[in-house]
Amino acid sequence: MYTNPGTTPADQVSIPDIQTEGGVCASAGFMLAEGVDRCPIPIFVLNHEHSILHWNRALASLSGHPAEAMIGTQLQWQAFYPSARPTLADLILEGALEGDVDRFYHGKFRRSQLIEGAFEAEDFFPEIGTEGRWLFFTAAPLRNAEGHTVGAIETLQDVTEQKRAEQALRDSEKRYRLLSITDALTGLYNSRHFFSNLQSECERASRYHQPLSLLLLDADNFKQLNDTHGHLEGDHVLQALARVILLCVRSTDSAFRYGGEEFAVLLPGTSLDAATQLANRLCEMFASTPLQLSSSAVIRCTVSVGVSEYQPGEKPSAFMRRADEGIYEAKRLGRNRVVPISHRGED
Ligand SMILES: Nc1nc2c(ncn2[C@@H]2O[C@H](COP(=O)(O)OP(=O)(O)OP(=O)(O)O)[C@@H](O)[C@H]2O)c(=O)[nH]1
Repeated sequence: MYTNPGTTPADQVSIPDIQTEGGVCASAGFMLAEGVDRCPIPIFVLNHEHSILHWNRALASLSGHPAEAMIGTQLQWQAFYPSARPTLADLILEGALEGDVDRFYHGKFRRSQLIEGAFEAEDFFPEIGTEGRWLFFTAAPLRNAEGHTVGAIETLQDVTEQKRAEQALRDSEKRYRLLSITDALTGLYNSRHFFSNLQSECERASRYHQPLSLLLLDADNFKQLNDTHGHLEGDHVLQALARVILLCVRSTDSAFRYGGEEFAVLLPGTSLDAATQLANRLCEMFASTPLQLSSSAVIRCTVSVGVSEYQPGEKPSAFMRRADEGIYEAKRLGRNRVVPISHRGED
């Protein structure tokens, strides 16, 4: 007969011996204990006094705590936590309800779909190994013939590699998404992102009755610059303009390159007047920024800016058209200037 050491006779589970083919009597209990010990899944078993009955080889290897040091003690927490606290198996043994488990494993656990009274959880254990490990662990009650809980079993699986792979996938999806909305030359957002943001910011401004302004910027005499200094130098000037835009806007604003030498800035929570002031600062800063060419020559470039403020309920295209009119007017008036266009009520 196999009896769990450390349990009272009433709690003990008796397992009949087995007659093997060779006529040798093998204890089913012995085989069960051997099965737990050699199981490649880390396992420990507690008796009703929370003392460790089994601490298998896989768990010894995972935790670095040998079975000899653990069996018969109540030090199961030492393998997982820096200070004494219940493990999931301890909570199960105490007949913990969901609220009790939640206190220790908030947002990280759920009831088992397979075994009544069992829970499963996933958590990061910084104490294990040199860098910590992610473990998926389950704990289930062990009951005697009368249905009383006489112990608990906990299994643990190291899911660190899977977690790392999931994180790497999330990171690469994030990088890919960022790339898909970024303009390669300037690092600002691209035109696709501009048009989707324009739509969503207009909806938000309408819903929350918040001001929203738009700057459209067009580099001046850019064809001439390209023709004189070459396309590559033109590209450097566009990069310099992007840097100046980023220096002038706030973290809540978004800057885009939506065409060749055309840029846009969406300014949530900003009135036409405030947006015009910002545009003037930007315009002056760019005009006064010396731009060094690869030939060492230094040039200065300018930009024309149109500004508009969104009218709740109007189409984004109408909002954009006014800023565009501002650019044309700025060009007509001699370039290197900002022209705000107020809503005239015709849209
Ligand atoms: N270097 C460079 N040039 C570009 C890029 N995209 C567009 N351009 C050039 O920008 C120039 C724009 O020329 P136009 O539309 O005639 O305007 P402009 O010469 O700037 O004149 P105004 O807008 O009236 O001041 C064209 O020569 C385009 O080839 C780009 O990514 N890099």
